[in-house]
Amino acid sequence: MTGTEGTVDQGARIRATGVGLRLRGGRDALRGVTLAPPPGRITGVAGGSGAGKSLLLETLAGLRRPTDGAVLHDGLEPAAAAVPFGFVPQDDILHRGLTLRRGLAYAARLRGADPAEADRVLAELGLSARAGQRMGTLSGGERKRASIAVELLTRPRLLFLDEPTSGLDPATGARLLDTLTDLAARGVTVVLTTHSPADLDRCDQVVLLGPDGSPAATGTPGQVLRRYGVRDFAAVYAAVADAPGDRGTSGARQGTEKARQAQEPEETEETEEPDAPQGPEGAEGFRDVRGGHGAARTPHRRRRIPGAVRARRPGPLAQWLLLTQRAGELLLRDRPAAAIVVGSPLMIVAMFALLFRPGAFDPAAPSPSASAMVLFWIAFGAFFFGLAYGLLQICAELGVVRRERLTTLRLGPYLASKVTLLLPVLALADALLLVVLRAGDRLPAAGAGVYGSLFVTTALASAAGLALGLLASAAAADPARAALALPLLCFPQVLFSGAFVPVPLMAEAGRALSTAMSNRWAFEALGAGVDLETLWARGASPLGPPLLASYGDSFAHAPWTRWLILAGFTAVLLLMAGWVVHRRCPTPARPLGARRARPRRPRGPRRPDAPDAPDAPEEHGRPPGQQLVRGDSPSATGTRSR
Ligand SMILES: Nc1ncnc2c1ncn2[C@@H]1O[C@H](COP(=O)(O)OP(=O)(O)OP(=O)(O)O)[C@@H](O)[C@H]1O
Repeated sequence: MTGTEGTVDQGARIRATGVGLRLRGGRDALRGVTLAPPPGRITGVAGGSGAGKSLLLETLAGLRRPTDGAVLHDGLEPAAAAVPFGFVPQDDILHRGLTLRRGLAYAARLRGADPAEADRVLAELGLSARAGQRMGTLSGGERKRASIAVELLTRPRLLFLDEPTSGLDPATGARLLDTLTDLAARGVTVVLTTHSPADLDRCDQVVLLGPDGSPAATGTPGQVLRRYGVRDFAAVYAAVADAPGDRGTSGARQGTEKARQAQEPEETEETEEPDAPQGPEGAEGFRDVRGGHGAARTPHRRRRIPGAVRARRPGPLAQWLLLTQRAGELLLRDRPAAAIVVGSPLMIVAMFALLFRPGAFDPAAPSPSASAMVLFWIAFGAFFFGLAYGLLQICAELGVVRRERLTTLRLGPYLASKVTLLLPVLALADALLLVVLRAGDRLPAAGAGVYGSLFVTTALASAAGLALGLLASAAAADPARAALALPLLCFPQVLFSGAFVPVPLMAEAGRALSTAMSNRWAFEALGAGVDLETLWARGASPLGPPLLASYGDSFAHAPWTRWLILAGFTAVLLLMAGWVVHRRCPTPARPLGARRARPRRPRGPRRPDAPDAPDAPEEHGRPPGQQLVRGDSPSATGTRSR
């Protein structure tokens, strides 16, 4: 087993105090939510559609910074506590092209867990029989369990699930709840959102959100039902929805205010000592892990979980190798994508060979305009291969990347893996382009030095295109929108390359814009590489000298000067792509709606009465723990919005 054999304490403690969340535009999505999911138990967050369940889950996980109030994990800000947690989003986020076992094995190795853990979690979730099946072909319920399996590889102490049973038939949903109950029994604090009355019935604690995002009731399922004087949760939903008025109106607030008043005594009961050891006489409604309401609650002692894994995080090099291997396997398994990657350059090479006449570079009878066009299309072809390869790389798997960023994934190795996999293929396509065009006499008869220079230029043009594609892919909401960006990114590269309208003839603004086009620099490097100036100035065509005059000094600079510019473009675009991915992947250290907070671990032993202790009273009007972030002014902590 990789990683250190060790133990993991009983489920982590979460405490949310007066949590409010204001959306952009000023609407309050959550108001005054106070709760303490019992450690090692299941807490269900319920409420009507749009009540704020998903937002609350993200806030509890530390992925969103609340506008008001505080969320603490084990008594600390989530970033400082660094409690290992799993977050299973509503959508199935998996690499559908991989088999279940391969996908889990990669996920395990990336998280620093033993790949053999994959078999353990598959068995735990009843998926062993599906291990060899492609994830794209799993049923909805199986995919949901696979998604949970990924999070169990490192045995988290906290597990958040957004509507895990949505879309499942009742029997499959019940089996999933069995699994979660088992996990809770083994010391994982589970928090889930759900619309299903059956799920709520099986939770240890239920938090019901009213239509205005305030807690309408909190307690054991039995307590919540009794509070509303009804027999099942369907009736509770109806009662909450019956609160007059729309979300956010005073009527709705009054409705949920009433309910809140009704729940306050229980809230105290549940949140003051959520994990205090309790026997059968403990809080009403807590049940045995497999029992029904009112059954004895299992005594809550710190337990050691045998075989628990404290992950040894793979270093950047190991991550890069692993991610490159996974990206390669994904590409090979996705036959249509592999066919496009290999086939599209072949098609473009064939088209170029058919388009141009031979002999444009023959000094005895040159065709100056044709030679410029041949070079432009080579430059553009190389750029286009790269752009097209990069464009779908990140947006198609951003969900997976988000989850992996919560564990160990570093962006440097991630982007490097894309370049490592795709650049050699691109370089091969570029080489093929040059070989075919030379073989058909569409390029000059020149030595290895000239062709070496042409090859370096095309490879760098492809690298710049790839980096631009990766940046656009990182920024795109989904693959369809990324594909829409293709013409938008190509047009300026054609218009401002300096091939059709030479740079000296461009308007001032166009000339300035052309400096931002990698294609311009690739075109100039190719022209310099084949010594277009000499061909046009001394060749037999009378069109050469005037054409050369219009292009000015475009081809007068040594190719290496342009290579440096192309390499600079590539580096800057890759850095920007990394920054965009970073921005789009919230973590407890950089939650949504907040500037980066530097987590601070308190030095030395913590006194129970210290201001950052979990149960410390409010100080100067601030909820406990809020002052943990270095440099955070009270106003910054309290007023950040998304
Ligand atoms: N990124 C966002 N920007 C603006 N509004 C948002 C954003 N995310 C959520 N909302 C709004 O906040 C409210 C609560 O959203 P949330 O997704 O938490 O609801 P929910 O209770 O999980 O709903 P459902 O049960 O339908 O999934 C909704 O009105 C939603 O439109």
